Amino acid sequence: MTMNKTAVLGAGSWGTVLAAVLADNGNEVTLWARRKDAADEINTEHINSRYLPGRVLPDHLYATTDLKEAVADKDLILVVVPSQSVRDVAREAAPYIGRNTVVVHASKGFELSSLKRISEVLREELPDYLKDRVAVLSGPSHAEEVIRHSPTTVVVASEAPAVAQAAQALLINSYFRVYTHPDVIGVEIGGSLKNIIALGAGLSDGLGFGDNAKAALITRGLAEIARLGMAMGAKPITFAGLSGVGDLVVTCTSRHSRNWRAGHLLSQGNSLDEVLDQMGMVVEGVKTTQAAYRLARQHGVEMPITRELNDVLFLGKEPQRAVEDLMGRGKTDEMEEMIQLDR
Ligand SMILES: NC(=O)C1=CN([C@@H]2O[C@H](COP(=O)(O)OP(=O)(O)OC[C@H]3O[C@@H](n4cnc5c(N)ncnc54)[C@H](OP(=O)(O)O)[C@@H]3O)[C@@H](O)[C@H]2O)C=CC1
Ligand SMILES: O=C(CO)COP(=O)(O)O
Repeated sequence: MTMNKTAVLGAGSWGTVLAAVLADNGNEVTLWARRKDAADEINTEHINSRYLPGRVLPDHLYATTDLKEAVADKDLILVVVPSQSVRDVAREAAPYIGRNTVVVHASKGFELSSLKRISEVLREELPDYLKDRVAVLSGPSHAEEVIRHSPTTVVVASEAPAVAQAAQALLINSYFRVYTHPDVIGVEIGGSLKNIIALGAGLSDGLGFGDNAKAALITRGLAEIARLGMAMGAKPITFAGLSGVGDLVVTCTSRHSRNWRAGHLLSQGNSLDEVLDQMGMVVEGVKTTQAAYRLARQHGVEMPITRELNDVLFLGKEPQRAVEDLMGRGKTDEMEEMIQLDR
């Protein structure tokens, strides 16, 4: 059997775990870390103490800080840096990526300065011959659980079925089930916007609201995610799948979620800066709230939860007031406000 050559860009929680999945599957894996101490620790001790404390990584997982070495001559490259860093990393890597490589990103967010989806950012930065070889991996998948081989399901979406299938073949195994998916826009939007609702769920839990409130946030959150998604060209059915409701549920209910934890810390009276300092890992939902708030205005879409969260995060609105305003909205019909399935 020929060994496939793969690379993962970004040695945080998710990049390291996806690299471990690829290594478990018998692929040759190069993990690009921007810090030398992180790469050295992975190569010599087979651990990533900052992002995955207590976990031992496969010993044939090789880390480097040399981006050219990481991406040259690979069958598959996974881009797993925070959304705001994808453009810079892709731009630097682009000249060294071969024609036959499949490039999959697993970042959940939008580029705030341009309001672009991450696959759009990649397409702008990669050479023309790679533009049809881009895909997105998303779904309910906390790194902390995948590293201990807890059963996990995700999707890989690409407009080109063969590209999604190529990535699926290298990533799928007995604990990591990968489905292909045709709707890149829907998968990217579901994976990004659920982080806003997870921040809200953390706030709600921290304020002592109960399970009714959380179910309301998840359900009405899904309605506004789907509304913006459809306005941006997503297929409505995608939001009923793993990258939609699946990821929304896990992020709003899991103790592993950084977005949920950040919302919870906010509810205890910490400022946004204090919360982000304490987290020490990326909390994508913060910039995604700003991006979605702007996108909603651009597309003329009602997103009440996103609007209130934007006011809490950036305008100093009291969370309790935001809840009162959500509950006190004018009378509406649930179905009228839901997605229009015939669109
Ligand atoms: N964690 C999870 O369970 C999941 C995460 N995701 C998504 O994956 C993406 C990455 O998240 P995750 O791995 O969790 O994040 P972490 O915060 O755990 O790690 C971020 C990683 O990105 C690196 N990084 C930060 N800024 C830059 C930059 N400008 N250039 C290069 N590298 C940079 C960090 O390096 P350094 O250590 O040097 O700062 C670190 O290795 C996010 O979009 C997230 O939403 C998706 C599914 C699951
Ligand atoms: O996307 C994730 C799980 O699918 C990770 O969510 P957090 O970034 O909130 O930890």
